[in-house]
Order: sequence, then structure tokens, then C-alpha cells
Amino acid sequence: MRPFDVFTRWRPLPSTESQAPTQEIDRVHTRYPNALVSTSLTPPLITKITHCRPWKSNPVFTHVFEGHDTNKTVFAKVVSPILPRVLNGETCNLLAYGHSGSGKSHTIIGYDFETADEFGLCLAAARDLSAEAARLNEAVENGSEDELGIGLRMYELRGNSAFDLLNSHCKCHIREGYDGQTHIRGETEVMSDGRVRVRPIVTKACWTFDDVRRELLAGRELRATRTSTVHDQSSRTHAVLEIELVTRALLDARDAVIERQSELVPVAKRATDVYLEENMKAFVRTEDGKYVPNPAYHIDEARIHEAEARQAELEGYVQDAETHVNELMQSSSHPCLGGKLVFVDLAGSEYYHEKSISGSAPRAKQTPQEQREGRQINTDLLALKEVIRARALKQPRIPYRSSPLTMVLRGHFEPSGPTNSYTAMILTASSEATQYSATMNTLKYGNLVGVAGEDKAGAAARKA
Ligand SMILES: Nc1ncnc2c1ncn2[C@@H]1O[C@H](COP(=O)(O)OP(=O)(O)OP(=O)(O)O)[C@@H](O)[C@H]1O
Repeated sequence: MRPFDVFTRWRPLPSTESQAPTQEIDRVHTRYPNALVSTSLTPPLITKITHCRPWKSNPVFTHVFEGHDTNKTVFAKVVSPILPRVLNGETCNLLAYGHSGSGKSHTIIGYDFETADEFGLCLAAARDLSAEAARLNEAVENGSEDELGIGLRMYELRGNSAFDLLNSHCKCHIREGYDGQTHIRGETEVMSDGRVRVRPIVTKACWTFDDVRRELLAGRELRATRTSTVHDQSSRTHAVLEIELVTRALLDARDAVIERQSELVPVAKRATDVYLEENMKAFVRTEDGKYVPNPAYHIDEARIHEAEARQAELEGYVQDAETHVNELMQSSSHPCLGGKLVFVDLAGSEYYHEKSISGSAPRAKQTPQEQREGRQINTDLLALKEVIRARALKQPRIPYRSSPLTMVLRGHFEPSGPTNSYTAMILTASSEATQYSATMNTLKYGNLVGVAGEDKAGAAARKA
């Protein structure tokens, strides 16, 4: 299996959302000897569309889905083949990229949670993984620590913030920790007993498929929608959905890490405060504004040492808790433990010059705030392309830090420990002639990441 695949999914013509003439984009797909597909586009004969030229991609697409293909067909071709990798403990990432209204949410999350053929890829994957967990649980006592289930996380990224869709849309910050890892953490909460807690994105434990379905539905309802350049109910954020195979023991061990980290927060703050306080008392300001040692005060080294020793003690507890998590992962009899599927429903890329296309349905004008968000989205998507290309080209420096989106994805592209990762991108393309430029831009984006990811055989086939 290739380490990186690019698929294209053409959506059918919309029946109600546009009053434009329902002309389809003329496209031809050619399969090459290396089994990859190239796509040629011919500009539509609509007079007022500008910037339209014929375009042909390289043979980089693993498969092209047409408008009649259901979510079930896409699942069978894209997700089913990678489930064995997840059951082997690996991380697999699926990113949906396309302009606004092209079908990313339809594909990843889905709008029909009852008809199995139309389940989004995420729900269908959860169904199959839940069934596999239930099969493995037959050998495990009901309710025991080793019972397998699905750990679900769902959040949306906007600017430098994340919003937890399974925890009342709680706002979290995206930061790089001292260990170089990206952490997504909420505000510091003071609990009723005076202790503080810094919550990461919540993991909902789901022991049945119905649990997953209920949580996903609730999370989807919380996702923000705004006006894009294409429609008024656009998801103006990147939604990340993580489905992980977990046991109760693993979830408890991770909760213990959060507890220990929370205990550390006030102690580390006190150590810093004591250090600063002592050093400030040790200097005085002269009349000409300079700081000189204060002859009347000797730094209380013992006080600083006591505060730092307490901090070191609690850092040790955090480390012990983290070691316990790692030991659980390594000693588990389930090779699937920690196996993860990460779905990313990227915010729609925006193409401002298409606003004046004749025949488009009238839409509310974007506010300056929405326009700013649109620009941030485009910046994120550009950063993502550069990261995928740099990884595929095995460049020594991968520019993960160029956007909050790529900072968050780093942990999934490069999971810690011995686990491997696989990534696929699904390009969602509108077949509507009025969307020609936007669709061509989507395919061009996929073409660039696909060319970077191709192996020697692919490159030879392309040049032949
Ligand atoms: N392949 C498809 N088959 C049938 N309907 C589709 C398909 N793709 C999209 N649609 C419909 O088109 C509408 C817009 O799709 P969707 O919300 O998935 O777009 P999107 O790319 O996520 O847009 P945005 O980025 O603006 O949120 C929805 O009503 C969806 O059900």
C-alpha cells in the first residue's frame, strides 16, 4: 500500500441550492499502467466565467468517485482497506479537501445517521471498529479494565483556538509544550475543593456503536456554520474527529496524567513566583533608573529551593503517570490498543473572484470578520500542502509550525512510539460548471500533494 493516497469525489449537481443552468463540468479520467488516474477538464461554455482554461492533472489519483457513488462505495474503497492497520495499532489520517459546498462534511461526518449506505466515513468506520471491539470483548469479562471500546474526540479549529465539540464547545488553546509536542488545553478551572484542573480535549468513552452515533450527532450539532463565498451554512472551521481503540484501564491511566498535571500547575507557578519575588527584593532601583544589588536583603535560597523541590517532586509524579500509560500500551494483549483513525473535515477553501458568476444563487454578503476567517483558512490550507509535500519529499525540516492546523496534525502524522501512520486525502469536487475554477483549484492542490507523494514507478509512468 502507498504511504499516501489522493482520491477525488465528484458530487452530483445540486438540485435546489443554485439557480444556475445545470451544466456539468466536462471531465475525462485516464487510468495509467501504474493504476493511478489522471483527470482532464474542459472549460464550460458559460460566457461570464473568466480564468477558465483546459487543465490536465498528472496520474496521481488512486480512484475517482462519480456523483452516483454513495458514501458506502467511498467507504469500501478508502476506509475498509486501512481498518486492518488501525486494528494493528497504527494511526490513519483521512483529510477531506475541497471548496465550500463541495461535499466534505457529507463525506466525512455525513448528514444521514440512520441509513447505513449514507453514513459518513467516520460513522461507518466507528460501526466496523465497534463490531470488532465487541468480537474481541467476548474473551474479556464484561465491565473489566481490559474491555475494548471507542474513544471519541471531536473538535473544531479556528485561528489559534480549538473548540471541543463533545464538551459544550469549550474553548481551548493550541500551544507547543516544552517537549515539542502540541497540546490543546482548556482554561484552568478551579474546582469546588479548590484544586485546579487544565482539561485537554475530552475523550468520550463509547462502549457500543449507538454511543458513538449519539456523541457524533451531538458534536455535529455544535459545529459552527457561517456564510462562505458559496453558501450560507458553511462550516468555517476545520473539524477533527479522532476514533481510537481504548480500554477502561487506558482511559483511567490518561485521566491520572491529567490529574497529576493539574496538581503540578499551581506548584510550578508558586516556584516561579517565589524565584521572582526573591530576586526582585534583592535589587533596588537607583535615582538614575539603574538596578543595583540591595545591600539590605539576602536572597532566601532555602525558600527558592523548597519551592523548586516541591515542583520537581510533582513533575516526577507526572512522569510516573505517563510511564504507566506507555507500559499499558506496550503490555496490552490487544495489538489494536491505541489504533486511531483521524478524520479532518477541512474548512472550505475560498475563491473570491467567483463571487460574480452569472446565475449564482443570491447569498448574504460576508462580514469583514468572515472574510478574515476565510483568509486564515486559506493560509492553513497552504501550510498543510507544504507540510504534506515536505514529508513526501523527505525534507529535513517539515514546516509544522506554520499554522495551528499543521501543529495539531503533527501528532497524527508523526505518532510517538513505534506506530506507523498512513494519510489519504479525498478531494471533493463540485461538478457544477459555475464552480469550474474552484474545482480546478481543488484538483490542482491534490495534484501537487499527489506528485510529491508518488514513488519512483509513479514518476516514471507520469513522464512516459
Ligand atoms: N456526493 C454527494 N451526494 C449527495 N449530496 C451531496 C454530496 N456532496 C454534497 N452533497 C450535499 O451538498 C450540500 C453541501 O455539502 P457539504 O455540507 O458536505 O459541503 P462542504 O464541502 O462540507 O461545505 P463547507 O466547507 O462550506 O461546509 C449538503 O446538503 C450535502 O448533503
